[in-house]
Amino acid sequence: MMDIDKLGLKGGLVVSCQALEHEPLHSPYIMSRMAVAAAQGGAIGIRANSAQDVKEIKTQVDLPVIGIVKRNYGTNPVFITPTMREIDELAETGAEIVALDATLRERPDGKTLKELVSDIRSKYPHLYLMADISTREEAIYAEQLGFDLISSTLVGYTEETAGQKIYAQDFAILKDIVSHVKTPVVAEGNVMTPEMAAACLKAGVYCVVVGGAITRPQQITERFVSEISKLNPATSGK
Ligand SMILES: CC(=O)N[C@H](C=O)[C@@H](O)[C@H](O)[C@H](O)COP(=O)(O)O
Repeated sequence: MMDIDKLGLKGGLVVSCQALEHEPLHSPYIMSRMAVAAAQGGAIGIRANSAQDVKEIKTQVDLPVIGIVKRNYGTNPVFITPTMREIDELAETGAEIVALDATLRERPDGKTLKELVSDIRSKYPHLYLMADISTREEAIYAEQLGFDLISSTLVGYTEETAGQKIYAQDFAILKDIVSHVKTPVVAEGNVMTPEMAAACLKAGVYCVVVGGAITRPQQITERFVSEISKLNPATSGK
């Protein structure tokens, strides 16, 4: 019997170890070392992009992995695990959970989210499914479709939610989603500090995913530079 609690993610920190092709740390080896560092620091799970990265990470850490494949299809805005092709790639990696775009937008292959979920359930019954959503409406629909986890990953990253942050107004968006679904909700996206991660859990989420604030040194450097260059703009190397 599938039971998401068995993965031991409840109440803990999942570290997202991702670097896209244009980023300086793009490399399965480097992402696997990031995952080792996260595990040593006490993370209870890893989120990673691409079959290569997930496979490498799985050889280095003994933690549950949330796998995604980011892929762009023309001008279609759905880019997180958009079709069965990406699911097929992830199914062979050992990732316990696969996350996919669960917005109500049209998908690149014309399939509905409902069709995709039903196809995945019949082809890969062992996979847990995480819905990357941006609104309360999408969260409710994801629950109807039977997703195992619902994540705020896309809040602020869709046309409808542009500019929104999960931490705004004392985490109002997260609290609203949590109060409308019974499925475990994951806080993900723009969690910048340990205090914010703790506040997400207090808002009632199941676990927290932190990416850039831990694994994207260029973003971390930018925040330091931005603060100190307020004192003297000439101190920025950019
Ligand atoms: C919108 C999108 O593409 N999110 C991606 C989803 O996997 C990643 O780029 C994020 O790093 C991840 O969601 C964690 O968020 P943050 O790095 O803000 O802690």
